Amino acid sequence: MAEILPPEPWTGRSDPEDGPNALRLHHRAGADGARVALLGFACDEGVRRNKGRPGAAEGPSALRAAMAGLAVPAGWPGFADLGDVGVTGSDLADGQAAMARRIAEGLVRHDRAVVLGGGHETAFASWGGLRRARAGRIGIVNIDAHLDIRNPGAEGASSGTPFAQIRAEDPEGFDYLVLGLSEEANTQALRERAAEWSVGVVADRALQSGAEPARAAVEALCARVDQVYLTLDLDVLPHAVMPAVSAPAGRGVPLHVVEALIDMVFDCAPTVPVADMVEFSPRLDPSGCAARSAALLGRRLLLGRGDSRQD
Ligand SMILES: N=CN[C@@H](CCC(=O)O)C(=O)O
Ligand SMILES: [Mn+2]
Ligand SMILES: [Mn+2]
Repeated sequence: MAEILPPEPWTGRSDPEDGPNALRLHHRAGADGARVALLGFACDEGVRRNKGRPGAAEGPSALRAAMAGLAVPAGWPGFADLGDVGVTGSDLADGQAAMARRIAEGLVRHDRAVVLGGGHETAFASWGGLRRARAGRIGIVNIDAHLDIRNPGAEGASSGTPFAQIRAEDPEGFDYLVLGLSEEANTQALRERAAEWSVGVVADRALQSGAEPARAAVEALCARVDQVYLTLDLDVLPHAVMPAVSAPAGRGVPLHVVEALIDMVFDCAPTVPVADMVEFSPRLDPSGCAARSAALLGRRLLLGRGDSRQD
């Protein structure tokens, strides 16, 4: 069953003694004229079905708390928090459909929806919401160690199947690029399927020093689509930075390179109406330090990139 969970009030440190430019993210929640909407998908069912470590349902509220105190540029128009969709039972498809509707509704009033997962089953809802709300070809850029194009198992769709589900819905329009793929974390069967489906891949090994090895693939995708759906699976980060995911990366792509990849997509894409960040499980983050790294990336998705550019 899916339930609509209204947004909680945002709180955090304030420094009025430092003047009007001492702004943090929580100060800009609910700002009039916000062009970005934030939504959460509180769901563990996709990871459970994928034989993973649960906890992603607690991701949206933990990520909000970690993002709240981050500094933002004084001129940033802010964001609207539209709350969460919670999946309480085992009906994942119903939860994804409810989430897609919420995203599409958000895109009526806002230019961009930023979605906090949930496992990567969130992607089927993010793409569905975008497809419902906006016409035009959608290119998918997935920053991830995994392809997530599995065949559904005995229990059906999961956090490992979303991009196969998207292709099944729209085989002609499927245009999918994965950045940060681990060769060792994807079976030959999945890599052969990716080749058969013309999935673009830039390996984690190629992205150890910077994002430039991804530029040609990102620019080519952006040139042939009308809009980009950007999806960030936090398990692309090295396990030492991001242990709080179901499948931590043995190698991973460094944080500064992931930041540069996000900036590259925002710079190249015609528009990025939906971006999501998935797989964060706070119960696997006892120190709270992984949340601090995830929060930097969530802030980047909200701002459109990391600096003070307004878009
Ligand atoms: N969201 C996807 N996750 C990975 C998990 C792999 C693993 O548990 O080792 C996948 O299905 O490939
Ligand atoms: Mn994934
Ligand atoms: Mn992954």
